[in-house]
Amino acid sequence: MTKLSVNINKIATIRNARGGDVPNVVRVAIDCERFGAEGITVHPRPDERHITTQDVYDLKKVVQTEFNIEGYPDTRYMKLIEDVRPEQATLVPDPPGVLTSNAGWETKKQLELLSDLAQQLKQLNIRSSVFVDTNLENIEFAAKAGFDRIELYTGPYAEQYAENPDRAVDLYVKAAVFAKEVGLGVNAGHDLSLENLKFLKSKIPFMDEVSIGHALISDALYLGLENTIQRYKFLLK
Ligand SMILES: CC(=O)[C@@H](O)[C@H](O)COP(=O)(O)O
Ligand SMILES: NCC(=O)COP(=O)(O)O
Repeated sequence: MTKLSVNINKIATIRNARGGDVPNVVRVAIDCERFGAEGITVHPRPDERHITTQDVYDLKKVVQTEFNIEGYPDTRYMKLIEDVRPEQATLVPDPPGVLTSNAGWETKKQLELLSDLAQQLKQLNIRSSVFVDTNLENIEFAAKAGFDRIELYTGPYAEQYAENPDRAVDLYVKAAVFAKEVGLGVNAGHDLSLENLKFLKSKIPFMDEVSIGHALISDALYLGLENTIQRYKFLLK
């Protein structure tokens, strides 16, 4: 079964736009779970453009499903992970000023760093996930580094989907099958949507988790949050 983890970064974007506490990030997380979300994902970036460090501590108190914290594994992030002990930590190679996540790790080049981080997470009994593209060598070295899962960066899939779904998904299927062969779990995320999710799921039915935020929160503006979460979950059946 593929779990839906709702990324609530954009709820914090709206909140920060006015400097108050509306919408309330904690309340939305509780409601997302009530509406059927099987996880809550946040990406507390260093500039706190949306999710703040304090949000993460506040969310830890209320999240009842799986808490997935994404981020670049600097000292700040790793301390947050150690303090909060989420169910999953997803390491992303984002430089501080990037607009959004737009690449996976070069896991062979970063093997020493990533191996140490995977070991730290294992010692904390936190499931480790590493954000990668579909290059099989990156997946091979994610396994060698000792990660529990990969998260396939699905931005390129989403970009190519409308023009040619089969071509868009081909490398992802190969990558997911290889990941399973080398003992890794398979998560996926970035720019997944109501338009492209069902096809991805049909081609990679064994995905453990998809984390979806930008499109889902945007859809909720028209469809409502509960209805939207139910629609995404229906596509994962
Ligand atoms: C890692 C990834 O692809 C997304 O989870 C990321 O959290 C998106 O970040 P923004 O919401 O800041 O665009
Ligand atoms: N890991 C992907 C994620 O959490 C959400 O990405 P997006 O749906 O906001 O692009």
